[in-house]
This record gives sequence, C-alpha cells and structure tokens, in this order.
Amino acid sequence: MGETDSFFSNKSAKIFVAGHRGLVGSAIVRKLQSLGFTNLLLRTHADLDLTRQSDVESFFADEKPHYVVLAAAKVGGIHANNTYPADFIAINLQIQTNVIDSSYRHGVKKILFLGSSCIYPKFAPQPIPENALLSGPLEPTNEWYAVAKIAGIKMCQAYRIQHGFDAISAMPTNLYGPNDNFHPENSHVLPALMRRFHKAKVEGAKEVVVWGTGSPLREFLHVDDLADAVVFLLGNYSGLEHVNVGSGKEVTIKELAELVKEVVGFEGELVWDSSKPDGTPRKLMASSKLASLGWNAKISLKDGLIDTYKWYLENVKQ
Ligand SMILES: NC(=O)C1=CN([C@@H]2O[C@H](COP(=O)(O)OP(=O)(O)OC[C@H]3O[C@@H](n4cnc5c(N)ncnc54)[C@H](OP(=O)(O)O)[C@@H]3O)[C@@H](O)[C@H]2O)C=CC1
Ligand SMILES: C[C@H]1O[C@H](OP(=O)(O)OP(=O)(O)OC[C@H]2O[C@@H](n3cnc4c(=O)[nH]c(N)nc43)[C@H](O)[C@@H]2O)[C@@H](O)[C@@H](O)C1=O
Repeated sequence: MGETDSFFSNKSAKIFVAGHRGLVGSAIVRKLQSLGFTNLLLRTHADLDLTRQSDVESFFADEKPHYVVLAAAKVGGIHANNTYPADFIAINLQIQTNVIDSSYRHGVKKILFLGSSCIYPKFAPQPIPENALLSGPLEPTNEWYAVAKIAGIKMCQAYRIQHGFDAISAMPTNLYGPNDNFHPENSHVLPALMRRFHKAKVEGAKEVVVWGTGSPLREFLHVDDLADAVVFLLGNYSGLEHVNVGSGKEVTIKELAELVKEVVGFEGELVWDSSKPDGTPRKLMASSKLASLGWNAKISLKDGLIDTYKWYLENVKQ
C-alpha cells in the first residue's frame, strides 16, 4: 500500500496528538476529526508531563498509538525566548527525546515532529531552502530553542537511519489562529498586537506601543493551513530531510501592525519601542519542496486575521 493509502484509509487508527490544547495541536485535532478519524489519543499537560521519561514510557507501553503528531513544546515569542533560555532548551529536548524514543520502542508506525523556521541561520539566503540548516550562526534571541529543534530533526533522521523508523519533521513559519497564546509579554507578535489593539480600542487609548523598529520581515501561516499540511505530510511523505511549511508571503512588522490595527478597528497611533529586540531581520522560507509534493497554503493573512479576531472576541474577551 502507498503512504497515502495506509494513513488515510484507516480512520480508526490510534493517533496521539501531543499538545492537543495548543495553537497547533488543537488545529490538528479539528482537521483529523473533520476527516473522520475517530480514535484520537489526547492527554493534557497535567495528565501527562512529557518531560517525565518514565511516565512517557508507561503511557506508550499502555496505549501503543499507531501515529504520533508531536505538537507539544515550550513555545513563546522573542521576549520569552530571550528571557528563559534554559527552559526553552531543556524542556524541548526532554519532550522530543522522550516522545520520539518511546514512539520507536513501542511500535508507532509514523511520527511527525514539529520544528520551526528559527532553526535557520540569522542571515540564511532568502527564501530559505531546507539545505541552509547549520550553514551559519543562529539568531541569538532564540538560539536555545533553535538548537533543541535542530536536535529533534537530527533525532528523527538518526532513528530512520539506524532503525528504519518512519519519523518525519515539518518546519512551520510563524503561525497564528484560534487558541493562540495571547499573553501580553510571552506571546508572538500577531496575537500580542491583536490583544493590545483590542484593549486600546475598548479603553479609548490614543496610542499602542509596538516592539522594535517595525522593519523586520516575517512570513505568516494560518494554523488551519498548517494542520492541513501536517495531515498531508503524514499521508504523502517519508523522507529523511525536514520539510518547510510556509505561505511564501512576507510582511514587515509595521505592515502587520497596520493590518491588525485595521482588522481590530483601533484608530489611534503606533508608537515604536526600539529598546525591544527586532530578532532575525527576515526568515522567508522556500516551501517549494512541499509544493512539489502537491501542497500549498490557502488562507490569506487578511482573511486569517479576520477569522482570528472573530475567535478572539468569542473566546478571550479581554
Ligand atoms: N506558534 C508558532 O508560531 C510556531 C509553532 N511551532 C511549533 O509548533 C508546535 C506547537 O506550538 P504551539 O501550538 O504554537 O504552542 P502552544 O504553546 O500553543 O501549545 C503547546 C502545547 O504543548 C503542551 N505542553 C507544553 N509542555 C508540555 C509538557 N511538558 N508535557 C505535556 N504537554 C506540554 C502545552 O500544554 P500547556 O499549555 O497546558 O502547558 C500546549 O498544549 C511546537 O513544536 C512549536 O515549536 C513552529 C513554528 C511556529
Ligand atoms: C515562530 C518564531 O517566533 C519567534 O521568533 P520571532 O518571529 O522573532 O518572534 P515574535 O513573533 O515574538 O517577534 C517577531 C517580531 O515582531 C516584533 N514585535 C513587535 N511587537 C511585538 C510584541 O508585542 N510581541 C512580540 N512577541 N513581538 C513583537 C518583534 O520585535 C520581532 O521583531 C521565535 O522566538 C520562535 O518562537 C519561533 O520559532
């Protein structure tokens, strides 16, 4: 049977979605359920701390999932990464090492590991191809998280080489959408600005502070597009190399701020706090490898922002 046949044909396959309550994990659960998968294996962080190796081993021995999507991680924006480097490297190394190893030991058919576009060098060629990995120094504000993610890619490759284990890695660009982290300090730029503009609108504030200079460029992908790509890769890819998952479209932080301001309906001024770091000047990924497999992003940034703000109003309310 081909890859596509085996994954999509068995809708009762037991699929462990690690991190199912998060931005990515919840989108993957929505996608799998919409496709008719009926046997999703889900555990909250409180129920199963994936940094605890013995607990992860017991869980896999008891449950023996057929597929694993690893969307559990310690995740945050530029400020969080810059402030908690030990947490970002230690927790992510522990989670991924435990889950990838136990998946292999307990007969999982295929695992998809989620990395991030921050794995690439600060000044990688743009758009960034997969083979730019490890070709130069990393962005200092998130190098700890990046090293953990690179180790995850390498672990998937090593288990395929030594054991023939079908472990694949997807590298998403900056993501956003329902169930994002809207924390005022530790979140990524898009949810942080959405929350700040909304609060300013409700309170009648005259201005909103935006971090940095506004000149960095970022590529954004709606999380429902990512979930679609993850399921596509589970059914269609079993290669050694990681796969970039991007929208191919980038905006400056200033353009993003103007767009979020417009969608939220804030009418005041932007004030730039250049004491905050800009981070990587640009990280547009080349997603041509994924496109050649037959997948492309569908949700535009404007439509995605409107969808996300609608969700925000119905669910966050602050
Ligand atoms: N958001 C983005 O822009 C991008 C994200 N990614 C990657 O996608 C993946 C998911 O990220 P995202 O959905 O944004 O992150 P979230 O923070 O939204 O979700 C992470 C999930 O992992 C869970 N988790 C964290 N630590 C543990 C633990 N020790 N044991 C069990 N569960 C744990 C969290 O549970 P709880 O909240 O209860 O702790 C949460 O449900 C990550 O691998 C990330 O690197 C890649 C590129 C961009
Ligand atoms: C996905 C990727 O995300 C992270 O990298 P990043 O893209 O630099 O993250 P960011 O979204 O936090 O910032 C993007 C840009 O936006 C500017 N910016 C303006 N105003 C706010 C603001 O209010 N909050 C934040 N967070 N940034 C702001 C900020 O100064 C920067 O120039 C990695 O840590 C890592 O997690 C990773 O892999």
